Amino acid sequence: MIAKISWPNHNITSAACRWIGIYKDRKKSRKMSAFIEETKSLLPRIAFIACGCFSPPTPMHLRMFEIARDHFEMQGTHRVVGGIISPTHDSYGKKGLASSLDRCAMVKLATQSSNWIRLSDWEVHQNQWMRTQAVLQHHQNYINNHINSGGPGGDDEQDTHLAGWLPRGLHESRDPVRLKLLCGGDLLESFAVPGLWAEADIEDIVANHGLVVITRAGSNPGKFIFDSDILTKYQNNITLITNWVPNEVSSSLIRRLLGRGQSVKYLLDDLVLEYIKRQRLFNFKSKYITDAVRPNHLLFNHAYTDNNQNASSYSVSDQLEQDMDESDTPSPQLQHTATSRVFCCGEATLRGSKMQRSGPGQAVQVITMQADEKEESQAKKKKISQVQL
Ligand SMILES: Nc1ncnc2c1ncn2[C@@H]1O[C@H](COP(=O)(O)OP(=O)(O)OP(=O)(O)O)[C@@H](O)[C@H]1O
Ligand SMILES: NC(=O)c1ccc[n+]([C@@H]2O[C@H](COP(=O)(O)O)[C@@H](O)[C@H]2O)c1
Repeated sequence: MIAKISWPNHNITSAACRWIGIYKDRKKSRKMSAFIEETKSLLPRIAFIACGCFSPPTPMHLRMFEIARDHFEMQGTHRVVGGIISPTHDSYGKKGLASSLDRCAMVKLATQSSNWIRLSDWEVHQNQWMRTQAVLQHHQNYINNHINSGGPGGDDEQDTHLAGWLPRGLHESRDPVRLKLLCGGDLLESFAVPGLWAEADIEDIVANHGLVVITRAGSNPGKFIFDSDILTKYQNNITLITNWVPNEVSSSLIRRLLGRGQSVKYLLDDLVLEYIKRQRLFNFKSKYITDAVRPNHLLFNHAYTDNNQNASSYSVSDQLEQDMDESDTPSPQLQHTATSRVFCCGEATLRGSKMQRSGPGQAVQVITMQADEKEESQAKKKKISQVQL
């Protein structure tokens, strides 16, 4: 009797072949993605810095970074290694500017969900407002020094002395990183406001750093560049990016809505909104907060605005760092405590406080009596004049 040899069933054979095919394909695609990664790592490295008030930071401020990174990645021309948000100094004095401490805290909260956009508080720590060119130069120099100071393989994450805004992994190579100014079309157009920008600064920014401009309703950056000789001369260094998903949310819009007591939910990061509420920023109540009645934890900022008169009596950076940490996780310390000196009409009167009411419809300014007489007299000196509602 002839034994019947039974071959593996046809389906099994073809399945095996398919698996081998898939295995080969995977190997190929792994090789391919390794190749793409390698090619990417050869691209020139860039980082973005956005200068502004961020009072408060909006989702569009962060979208600018994402839009810009997408653009360069899709063009395949550069590798984006980091994003920096640099709030302007308190003495910039723009209407609606919250204290730098609050603006930095809000930026920190807003960037919590990003793994590449970071806050730089260097600008707010200076003795005075800094021109944007100087801000760019400082950050560029810091990056250059950092790259030149260590060989590839240096462990940035372990280095606690590094500025918090510094993009990580810069030591992967010795290739330079060019820091570009990231802005909206309106900021570009402010170059034409007489006396606002020095021509030499504009030239330095476009010639030596580079500008990345995101379109914004109400501005026409393409035409603006065409109309300017300097910008046209250096237009190779200007990247104009159309934002196809525009969102006209702005800090001033947020402030206006809050001032009217209207909702800004879904227009702002929830953490930022929570902070605004907690610190009573921008709403009608906060209108009556002056330096004199500022909570203790904001005192470092007081020293700034007083031209650093008191700055030497305590460490500004220590204080900021401490407050920044507080902002990361809501802390009862940020709530008004018994020592808080801020409250306003409609609120329960705190113990030991004095109310000054002069008539219906008028704002009430309340100053909590201080144990310390000296502090009280300072507070009184700066007391808010009555405001007609
Ligand atoms: N909706 C937006 N689209 C494009 N760019 C924006 C938008 N909002 C802000 N920017 C850009 O963000 C940067 C920081 O701006 P800034 O903090 O002054 O914000 P802002 O919302 O324009 O403030 P404000 O409303 O107080 O004038 C600027 O370069 C500005 O052009
Ligand atoms: N000459 C300058 O360098 C110059 C002039 C005006 C504004 N800025 C900067 O532009 C940013 C945005 O300012 P605005 O919110 O006023 O548009 C801020 O960071 C501010 O410091 C720089």
